[in-house]
Amino acid sequence: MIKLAANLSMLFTEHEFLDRFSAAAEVGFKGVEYLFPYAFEAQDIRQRLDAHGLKQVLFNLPPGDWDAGERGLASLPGREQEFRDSVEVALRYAEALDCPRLHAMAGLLPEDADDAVYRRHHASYIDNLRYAAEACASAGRTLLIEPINGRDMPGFFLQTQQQARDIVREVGVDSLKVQFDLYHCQIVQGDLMHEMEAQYPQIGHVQIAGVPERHEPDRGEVNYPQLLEHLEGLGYRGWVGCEYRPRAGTVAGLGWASAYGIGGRT
Ligand SMILES: O=C(O)C(=O)[C@H](O)CO
Ligand SMILES: [Mg+2]
Repeated sequence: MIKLAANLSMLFTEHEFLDRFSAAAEVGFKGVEYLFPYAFEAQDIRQRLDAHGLKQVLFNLPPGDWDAGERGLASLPGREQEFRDSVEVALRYAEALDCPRLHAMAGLLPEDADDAVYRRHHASYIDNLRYAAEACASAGRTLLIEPINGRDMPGFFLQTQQQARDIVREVGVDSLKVQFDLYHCQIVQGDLMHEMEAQYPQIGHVQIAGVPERHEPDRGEVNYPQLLEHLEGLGYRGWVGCEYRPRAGTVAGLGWASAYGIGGRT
């Protein structure tokens, strides 16, 4: 059966961050993901994971100055040392949290970027990802890149699934995979079933949300039951992150997830 993970940056925000772990476990989640652990001591998070029998399935590398609008460092020319430092920090947390996957956000292109600027970002991205994927491989972890739609994140460097596949191939390190977020894919290009098949060998993690509002995946233009069945049929046994903003309360909105063993209090 498809294994759902709770994204604690979006679900259970009725609670303080460290209290979201117990809330997720209480309704049956066995895995959690979120954007960043860095505002907390790793051992405090580890204590919550262990206390509630949860696995940490994913978090992101430090993204640069998030509050100032930065959305990752991986493609930013001139920020290579900062990127390498961010890999080291993330790997330390990953070890403490026993987390097998790390997502390196690509970062933004400047508004007036021409081809030459794009090529510089591309070159930095490839070098940085090679460095980070090798570091992750040595630590027994997988590095992920995720295409994100330009409506939610204007200027994001990595937007299409094909671009992600090409980059994974160009980097050429087995520990680099794609974080396939069906919400972003639908907004950027649609054709989800086909993209899932084309992407399948490179998929390292999956995320879902209703389109277009990024609420529960039970309404809107995407047929998730069918897509998740197809994913399972392809052989996917990894996690599917529930990365959506509940319409009216996290637990109240979990009816759709009962088909996957999540819902009523356990
Ligand atoms: O926004 C998303 O879809 C993500 O998965 C990221 O990790 C975040 O920025
Ligand atoms: Mg996502």
